[in-house]
Amino acid sequence: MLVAFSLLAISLSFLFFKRPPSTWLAYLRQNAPPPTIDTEHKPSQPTANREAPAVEPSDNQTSRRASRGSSSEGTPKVAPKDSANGAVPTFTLAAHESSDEDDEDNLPPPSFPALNSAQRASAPSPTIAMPPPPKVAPMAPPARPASSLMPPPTLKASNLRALPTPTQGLRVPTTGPLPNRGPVPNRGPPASNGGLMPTATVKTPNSRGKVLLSPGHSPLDWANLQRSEKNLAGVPSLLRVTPAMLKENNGRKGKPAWSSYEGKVYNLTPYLPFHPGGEGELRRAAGKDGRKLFMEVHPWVNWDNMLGECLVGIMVTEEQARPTSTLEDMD
Ligand code: HEM
Repeated sequence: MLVAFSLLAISLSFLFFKRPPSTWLAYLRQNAPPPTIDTEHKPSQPTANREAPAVEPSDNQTSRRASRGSSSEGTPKVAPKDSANGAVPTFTLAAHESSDEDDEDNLPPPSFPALNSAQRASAPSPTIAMPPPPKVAPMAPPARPASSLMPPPTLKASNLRALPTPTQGLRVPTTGPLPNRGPVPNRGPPASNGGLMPTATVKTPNSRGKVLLSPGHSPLDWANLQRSEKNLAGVPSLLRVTPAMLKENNGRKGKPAWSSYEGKVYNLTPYLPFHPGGEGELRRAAGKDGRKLFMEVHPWVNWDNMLGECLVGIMVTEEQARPTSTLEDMD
């Protein structure tokens, strides 16, 4: 139906316009039926020999058919028409189409990637040499402003600081104690030895008050000594220690150095040569409650672990330590 209508429209257009508008031709190109290939058809054969269509084709239509039918034998040619006979000048779209198709078939395969593709643009091309970059002229140093707002700095003798003389600024390093490396402040001189044990530590003042322990008195040596079966407490069994007893065992005059810590009494005497802070520091806690001094210096140290084998007993009051004579006193 559409084809019949279009053919009718083209015939009318030839009557009125001598040639159809180009939009009609495009329409016809889209809706034209597929060409029937007649192998026996020769281009020179007259169109009258062909089977008559249902609708009487115009001259143009006939030429189109002829062109399409001969596409298998070569490029179709426009059938020449005699304009003197009053015939409409003919043109064929089929000739263009068939020639285009043939040309496309004969074309070499498209190059990949495409010539104007991004792949080709990014890929290094060994044949196409990049032109050398244009030489950039070196930048000239910035020109000094003709009239500077800031006046040039003037060098006054008063602005110059005197260079340190060798006696003032540059000191010859000494071999003596360095600053801030002296003994721990507010600690006072070390207490007397008391004659209990020989001094095993050597005083080497440093910022933390540590001392150089004598050989065989390292923390590891102390740990080994604690693991041994030696009686480090110095008592046959745990005692009830009164404040008077604690005060009496202060490490002097041949007596052991006891110190209390949270209600428990320890014998510091065997630990004296192992104390990293020195014997003198440790003796300051002898004969009294040493918790406050201890926590001031090294709260991170575990007292119980360090002196577990040196436990003497527990602190009791004088009342609690008095032996009971009668059952009434015990109540
Ligand atoms: C009574 C039980 C005590 C034990 C078990 C003990 C243990 C220790 C230990 C393990 C260290 C080495 C800490 C470290 O390397 O971090 C140390 C260092 C030291 N201790 Fe003691 N100490 C005791 C009491 C005292 C007391 C009563 C004083 C002072 C009054 C003292 C003063 C020092 C000092 C000055 C150091 C060196 C500085 C430092 O390591 O922080 N210690 N002590």
